[in-house]
Amino acid sequence: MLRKIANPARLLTFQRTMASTASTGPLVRTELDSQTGYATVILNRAPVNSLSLEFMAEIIKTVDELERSKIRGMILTSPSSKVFCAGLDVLEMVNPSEDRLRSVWRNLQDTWAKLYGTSFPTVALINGHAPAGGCLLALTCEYRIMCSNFSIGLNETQLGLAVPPWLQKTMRNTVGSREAEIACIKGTMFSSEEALKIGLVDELAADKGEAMHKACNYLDTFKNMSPYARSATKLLLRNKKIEDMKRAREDDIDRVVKNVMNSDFQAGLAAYLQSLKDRKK
Ligand SMILES: CCCCCCCC/C=C\CC(=O)SCCNC(=O)CCNC(=O)[C@H](O)C(C)(C)COP(=O)(O)OP(=O)(O)OC[C@H]1O[C@@H](n2cnc3c(N)ncnc32)[C@H](O)[C@@H]1OP(=O)(O)O
Repeated sequence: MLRKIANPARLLTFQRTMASTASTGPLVRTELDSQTGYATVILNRAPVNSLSLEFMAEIIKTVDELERSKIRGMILTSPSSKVFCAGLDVLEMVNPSEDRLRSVWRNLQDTWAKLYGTSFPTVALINGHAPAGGCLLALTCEYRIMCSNFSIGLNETQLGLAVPPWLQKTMRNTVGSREAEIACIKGTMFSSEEALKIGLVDELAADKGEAMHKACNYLDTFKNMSPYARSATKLLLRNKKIEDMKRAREDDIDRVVKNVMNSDFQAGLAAYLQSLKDRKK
């Protein structure tokens, strides 16, 4: 359910009340500037915005609502000062039930498809690290602005996961075939500056304020353009890729189940989780 709260500073804040909401508030917050029609979508799953099944379902619902609200643009960001999105919640992969794992993967596919195929323009304001699924979210957007001193990339192979074909394609479209091939196979994480150099992001910003300013500038470039022509062209460019993913989605899910249920993968994942904990010591 969507709740509208009028704000004196002409900002309408939409907040969703959710059954699965953690104590930190709704998993996804949306702030709509009623003057520009730009919505800022704030991913809000502390501490690192890792993508659980329920979180992805909320992202999908949010985008559906924004489509119905006929917004003029979306800025996707995080409230954290360090992490944009840490990717898939790795706990979803620890000895999962097959049913849940299939649902997780289906939601990840749908999150990608929903964000990739929006009719409105989208900007990722990457104000923190964006590994794996975090990079995926950024890649779905049309334009990426990244704050300095963070890292981004598809590091799946480092975790023992294969990068699915539709995600490889999105990476290839963004940085070119050669760069994408090497980056996906190696699981390279790029610094903000390296990401700019290879075209994984479009602009850098010193801080979130500057990034927000640049994001609005990008969206402003469409101010005087027919929304129909803009979105029709985008969808003509992107729809085939979404249809390709949907056609092959069951094979994709079967491959993931085989990958994740494998005992070698589970042993590697346990070691990876331990390494995340050890880094703190
Ligand atoms: C089900 C189908 C699978 C098929 C996969 C195909 C491929 C498709 C796409 C996506 C796959 C993925 O996204 S896999 C996930 C990859 N993510 C990572 O490798 C990120 C790991 N995390 C980090 O590198 C760091 O945490 C960080 C750089 C993101 C942030 O560092 P920071 O120092 O700020 O924070 P901490 O490391 O202390 O983390 C805080 C807290 O969060 C836990 N954490 C971190 N990342 C995740 C995560 N992805 N999922 C769940 N939990 C995560 C971390 O362990 C800490 O927990 P504790 O405080 O309890 O120790």
